[in-house]
Amino acid sequence: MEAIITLNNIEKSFGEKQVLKKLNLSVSKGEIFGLLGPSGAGKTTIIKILTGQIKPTSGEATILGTNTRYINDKVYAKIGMVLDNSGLYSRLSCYDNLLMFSSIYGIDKKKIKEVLKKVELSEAIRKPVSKLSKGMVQRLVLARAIMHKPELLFLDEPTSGIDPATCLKIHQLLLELKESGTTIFLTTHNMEEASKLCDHIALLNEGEVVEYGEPDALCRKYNEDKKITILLKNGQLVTLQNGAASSKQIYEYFASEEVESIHSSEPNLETVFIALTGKELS
Ligand SMILES: Nc1ncnc2c1ncn2[C@@H]1O[C@H](COP(=O)(O)OP(=O)(O)OP(=O)(O)O)[C@@H](O)[C@H]1O
Repeated sequence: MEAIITLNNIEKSFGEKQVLKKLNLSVSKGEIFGLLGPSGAGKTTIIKILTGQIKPTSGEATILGTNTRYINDKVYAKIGMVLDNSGLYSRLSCYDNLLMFSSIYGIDKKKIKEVLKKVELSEAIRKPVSKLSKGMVQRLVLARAIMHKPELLFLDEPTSGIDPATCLKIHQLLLELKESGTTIFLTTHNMEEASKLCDHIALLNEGEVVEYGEPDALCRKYNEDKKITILLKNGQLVTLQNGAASSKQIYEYFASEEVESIHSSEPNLETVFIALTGKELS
């Protein structure tokens, strides 16, 4: 698969503080890639390097075949960004914000209504940004990032602090964008979001990639400690190892009709991260 993003031995220090340590990563064309890590791990720093906002201390990174130290307007025209600083004009309407953006980037203004419909903001088209909810602002930022049909989209915590219904809409949109061929690089604290959306993820801890792979495969890899939880009719919760050693006891609970419900507990990305670092993701 063609690599759209590469990071080769990337290091970044701010003064004495080393934030990224010899990072190597690659993102293939057309995939959704997720960078997961706790606060301060270095996720935003990586996005800033990849989008040319800051330079690495050492190592080389490329996006769309261009070294990120030398990104120019031609490359910017092919990427979209949903970053922390929304950069919207709060007194201007949704339409006028996108109109300004379209005139700067030479985008046909017919696209504005189209993209506002896509993010379900048609009814708010004339509303000033200051009157929008947080979820609506996030959808407007996303609309601005995708209206020029970027080949590569960067999203830094796209659903952080957003209500579940808006999260779902954003997830659907991202999957549609992937279907249409956009490569997506996102950072998140949210492992459910990563499991649902991402083809590959990297777990970042203190500036180092501690694991990389498909979310399901990573969960299976760390699934040595399979457990079965049984809720008995008397309200007692019993946790047993999932294996032959527990079969006699499970049989006895069933034979004496004591079982209310039975579940197997599979590890998720949070438990994978804890197994690797001893820390929680969020
Ligand atoms: N301009 C800067 N000057 C000094 N230190 C910085 C600068 N930018 C980031 N850092 C430090 O680098 C580390 C990584 O920050 P970064 O924002 O990349 O983390 P993050 O994983 O994105 O965290 P969060 O999830 O909280 O956004 C933090 O310790 C932060 O304080």
